[in-house]
Amino acid sequence: MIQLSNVSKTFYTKKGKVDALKNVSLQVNKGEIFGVIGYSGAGKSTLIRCVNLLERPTGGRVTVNGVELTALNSGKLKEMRKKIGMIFQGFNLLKTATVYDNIAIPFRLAGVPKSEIHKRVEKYLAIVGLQDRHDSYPSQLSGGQKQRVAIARALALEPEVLLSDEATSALDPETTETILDLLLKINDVLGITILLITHEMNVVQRICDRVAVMENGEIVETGSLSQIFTAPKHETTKKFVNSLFHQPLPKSLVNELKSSGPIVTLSFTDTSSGEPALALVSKKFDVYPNILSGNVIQLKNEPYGKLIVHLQGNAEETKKAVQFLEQRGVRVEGVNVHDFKNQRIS
Ligand SMILES: Nc1ncnc2c1ncn2[C@@H]1O[C@H](COP(=O)(O)OP(=O)(O)OP(=O)(O)O)[C@@H](O)[C@H]1O
Repeated sequence: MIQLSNVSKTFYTKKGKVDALKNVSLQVNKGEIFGVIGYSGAGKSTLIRCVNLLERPTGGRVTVNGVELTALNSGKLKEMRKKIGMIFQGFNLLKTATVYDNIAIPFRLAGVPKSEIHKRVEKYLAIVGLQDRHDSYPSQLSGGQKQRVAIARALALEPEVLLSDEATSALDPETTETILDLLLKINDVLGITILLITHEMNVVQRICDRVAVMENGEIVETGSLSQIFTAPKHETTKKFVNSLFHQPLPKSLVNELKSSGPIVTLSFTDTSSGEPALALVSKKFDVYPNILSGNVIQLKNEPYGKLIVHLQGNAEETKKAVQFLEQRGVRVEGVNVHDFKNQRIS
């Protein structure tokens, strides 16, 4: 549905040139919710603005629904943009217009008949749950309600793709949840493909099917939500995943415990494989697993858990316990088999 092929974008500033995107290639499939996550300055905004050519790439091709946007003249591009809705962190509503007019004005400018405009405004205000706020002005709405109006305005164009530029970053956690639920509904009920950028891993965790991680103008890792959580490869991806979990253990505790067995991180997507497997470990081997910290979160379609566990026992037994856990689909990290040999276990 969206394809970026070797897209680059260079800005020339007084201080010199900035390569905001460096040969970025990305494929978003029809019907999916695709998230691009990265820290500030990674190039996310530039990337999403290149999709509808709000920002024209310096090099490469952008194709949406089979049409190469980078090859279109401005008239045709204007037509294609109607199929690409966009929502923003700051909502971008007209302050002096009512909710109704914020949605209706683009249609009036395009000469759409009044009755058709009315039908669309009604339909999409109902979808976002604001059918009773026609006459309100943006200043009379909460942040979440403003974003709902912005979403209704984007949907009223009946786009095939919705671009979301940090749409929940200005909202409190509870309101964020309701907007994420709305995006899920839009994707599910209307079948709209969503490409979103965010710096918040909880957004990715809740609604994305696939994820790309950006750093320094490049995509450093791409994968399904499950791959990104269970087997992150790049350091930045690991940091984002860990941001949803525990704080590091106190050094003094680590030093105290490591003499009597390794401290490992266990991760699993099937909750039946986490704690029950640990119970079996203590039965089958001469190892006493002690959970130091743990958390289970809900990914879009499955639970995902992470536990930090001290495996108290001798080297031979803890090695067997680790193998047993891995055989049961539990990912075990932070343990180096060679370390076992040198460990003096009490
Ligand atoms: N119009 C511009 N002129 C010059 N440099 C720009 C422009 N827009 C972005 N940049 C630079 O490009 C790089 C990527 O910026 P971009 O806004 O795309 O990152 P981001 O990941 O969206 O970060 P943030 O979340 O802070 O917005 C940064 O170094 C930024 O300073």
